[in-house]
Amino acid sequence: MFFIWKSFMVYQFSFRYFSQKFTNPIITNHGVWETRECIIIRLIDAKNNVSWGEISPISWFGSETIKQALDFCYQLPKAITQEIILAIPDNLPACQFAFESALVMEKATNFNLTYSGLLSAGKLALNQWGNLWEQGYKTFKWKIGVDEINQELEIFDLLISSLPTSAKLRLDANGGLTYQEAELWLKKCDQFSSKIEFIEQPLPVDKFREMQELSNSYFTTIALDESIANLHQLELCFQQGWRGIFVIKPGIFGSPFRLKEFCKKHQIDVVFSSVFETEIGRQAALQLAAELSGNNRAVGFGINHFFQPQESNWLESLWKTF
Ligand SMILES: O=C(O)CCC(=O)C1=CC=C[C@@H](O)[C@@H]1C(=O)O
Ligand SMILES: [Mg+2]
Repeated sequence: MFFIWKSFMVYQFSFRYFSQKFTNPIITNHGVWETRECIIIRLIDAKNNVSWGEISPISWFGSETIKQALDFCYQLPKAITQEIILAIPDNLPACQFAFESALVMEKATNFNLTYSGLLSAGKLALNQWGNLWEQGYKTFKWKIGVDEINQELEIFDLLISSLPTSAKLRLDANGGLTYQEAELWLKKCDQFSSKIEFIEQPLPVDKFREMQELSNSYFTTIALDESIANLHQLELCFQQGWRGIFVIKPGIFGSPFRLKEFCKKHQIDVVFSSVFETEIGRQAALQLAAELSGNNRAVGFGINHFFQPQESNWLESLWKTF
């Protein structure tokens, strides 16, 4: 219904490239991520209402690259319609998210959500969780599949024994484990089932059947992330019978409208996850999470100061640059 009455509207379109260096590089099995590149888009309607969107791709998760997103923005006319927005192809999911979110941007900022704090890979995590706990975080996510497994299992023993009883720990391997290593982790986690919420993407995307096998062999829940990075992959895994946890990154997933349709049609156990976006993409993603997070799982949008704080007028200054 929403998209019918907006179809005749024309928007003045402009965009700016924006990048931020991580205060500490994000180290995962995918590698070392030092700088977050994105594109901020601005739409101004006939009544001079301004709305914003953010294109924050993660190409190693299967989304478009920042160059492909820039090329797409450059070829758009200065005046665009909702028709053009709804015709953004599925191979540009981060663009679909940004433009559609801009059409439905709301002002709400405080969402009734609980947040998960991201811990760095390796032993750094042992010194990070306490400060987050004091800030009120009860759920933490720790990156594994980065260092040698025995080193990580030792750090895990220290971490899990230091976390308070009511804390929840998620492990995220980013597809970096072998089948045998995943079994070692699942056996370990099964010993701490009250604290372990899930293991995220233990195996690579092409090992779907093996992850199904593991999810039927161990108590610890498995969550898919890279395997369901966009709507097409989500539908495929759902049709192939996945009923574990689905980690959805709205920023790279594609059309929010079609995500809402899927989540209303199928009651899936979903965890919403950040793509390390600015406040613009974060607002749009949390709006979706607040609407679709039926199961009260913490959202992976902890404010862990991934970037140096921006000036309050960063957006205004950005629009003065070319
Ligand atoms: O989901 C969270 O808790 C925080 C976001 C997060 O972990 C990630 C965001 C983007 C890419 C990855 O490095 C990582 C992930 O794999 O989930
Ligand atoms: Mg993940």
